[in-house]
Amino acid sequence: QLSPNFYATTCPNLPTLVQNAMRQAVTREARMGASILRLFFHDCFVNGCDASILLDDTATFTGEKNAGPNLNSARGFEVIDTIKTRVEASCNATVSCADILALAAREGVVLLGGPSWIVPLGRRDARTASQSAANSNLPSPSSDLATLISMFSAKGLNAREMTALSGGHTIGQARCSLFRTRIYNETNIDSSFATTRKANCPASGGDNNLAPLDSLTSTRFDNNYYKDLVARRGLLHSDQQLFNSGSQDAVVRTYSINNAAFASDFAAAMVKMSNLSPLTGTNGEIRKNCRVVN
Ligand code: HEM
Repeated sequence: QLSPNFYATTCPNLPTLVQNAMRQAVTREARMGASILRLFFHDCFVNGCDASILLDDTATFTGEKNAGPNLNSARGFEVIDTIKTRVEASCNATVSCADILALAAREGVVLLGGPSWIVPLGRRDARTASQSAANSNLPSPSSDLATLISMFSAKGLNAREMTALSGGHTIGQARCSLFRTRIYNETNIDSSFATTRKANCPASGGDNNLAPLDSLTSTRFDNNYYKDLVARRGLLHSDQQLFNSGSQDAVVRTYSINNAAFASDFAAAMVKMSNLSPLTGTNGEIRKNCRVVN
């Protein structure tokens, strides 16, 4: 059972330490708020929010960093290292990497203008990780709506919560290789948007070229992502699946005209996601270094 006050006496300045470090990181590079939010999502969906994504591979340990959805894609690990170093200096061997990531994800969203929420704390860090679970539990940009709904439902999140959490794509970037099929081969796409994206994502080559997931305000946590979907300007196939004459069209429309509804649903769904099977009590450990088990 997690509690927002878990470190109130053992590490009272924890929220401030995380906030200051995230402010520095996001000031240096706004995208970092997005990258840390995604790290948290990819942590929670793979055997719970247990910092398993932070473990480095070694000769004898295979973790999640090289799983398909993370390889050459997940980023922001150095920021978590920086926060962990400062937290250890202030409250030695007390705060888990999983909790640091949960707090950092919220700060990233808040710093980019998004909603805040109360982060339940008390997670402990895994001693294991699962590359195969990372490959099978994380949705792919080629997923269709039914797959997205069922993958979130497997984590106890309903279709509306899936649609709200997908609003995480109001910030950040994606690589050409992951949206090429969408802009070249799909018909449910605004043609001028496709033309614009093709300029920096050729039919072959340029696989790592980046484009914003939100066409107008990719460093602003707002509801423009949903306006894009209504205009058939979703960047990923999976994004446009949320508005393609299916069950989520009405929710997308609502969020596209009501930023407050999106902000409050997103915050509530983040709290729910952040409660996914945490290690508590004497399970797991408080890692000294987020990249290695003690
Ligand atoms: C619904 C299913 C989802 C799919 C299929 C999906 C897929 C993707 C893909 C393919 C990328 C680009 C990766 C790359 O170019 O290397 C991405 C980026 C991103 N995703 Fe998702 N995602 C989903 C849900 C979410 C959720 C629930 C969140 C957070 C609440 C999230 C947050 C982000 C962020 C912030 C980025 C940009 C990261 C950066 O710029 O570093 N995504 N996602």
